[in-house]
Amino acid sequence: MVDYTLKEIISAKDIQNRVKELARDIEEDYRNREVSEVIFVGILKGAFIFLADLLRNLNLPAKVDFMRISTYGLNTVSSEEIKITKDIELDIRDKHVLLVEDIVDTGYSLKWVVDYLLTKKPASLKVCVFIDKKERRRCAVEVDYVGFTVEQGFLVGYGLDYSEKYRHLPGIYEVCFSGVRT
Ligand SMILES: O=P(O)(O)OC[C@H]1O[C@H](OP(=O)(O)OP(=O)(O)O)[C@H](O)[C@@H]1O
Ligand code: HPA
Ligand SMILES: [Mg+2]
Repeated sequence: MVDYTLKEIISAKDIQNRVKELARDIEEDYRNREVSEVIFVGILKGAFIFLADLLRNLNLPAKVDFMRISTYGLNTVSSEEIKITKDIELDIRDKHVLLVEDIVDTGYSLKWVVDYLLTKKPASLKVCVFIDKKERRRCAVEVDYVGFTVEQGFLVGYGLDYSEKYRHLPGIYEVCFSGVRT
């Protein structure tokens, strides 16, 4: 049995305010570059809520696609071995792509997806992550837009799960383990 409690670290209101700011930054950057259309690629499942909120705050011609890779599964530890379980369906060659992730932790997933999408030769590829978590970073990844920076802790809510639970929570919570983990 795993004993734990959830402690709120980012409120739903703070998230909504930050998402609006991020959307404004993204809009301004692409407008300044005179980009007429952006393809948003969300990484399932975690990014589904962030991507939906981001898009609804943006006034920019956008298309949406999703990709799913297998890494964490039901665990809190990354497997390092990554496979595509659902590929994107749009052709991104010569298109401007914004990759949207819920969290960068070790960095393995993001690095792998960036390298993969670059093989499809987009006109540009930028990265937007909701949470940049520093503690377990193992590989360097360049991120263009960051919602919040967090030092440590296993986080849930706003798309993030622990064993598929808590994705629906509107805030971000740290999982505080108290008992013996078996
Ligand atoms: O930086 P990393 O250490 O690679 O971790 C980040 C990745 O791990 C989580 O995905 P997960 O495999 O849990 O899939 P999910 O989004 O379906 O929960 C998260 O959504 C990121 O994609
Ligand atoms: O802190 C986290 N929470 C949920 N999923 C994750 N995947 C990597 N890090 C995390
Ligand atoms: Mg997960």
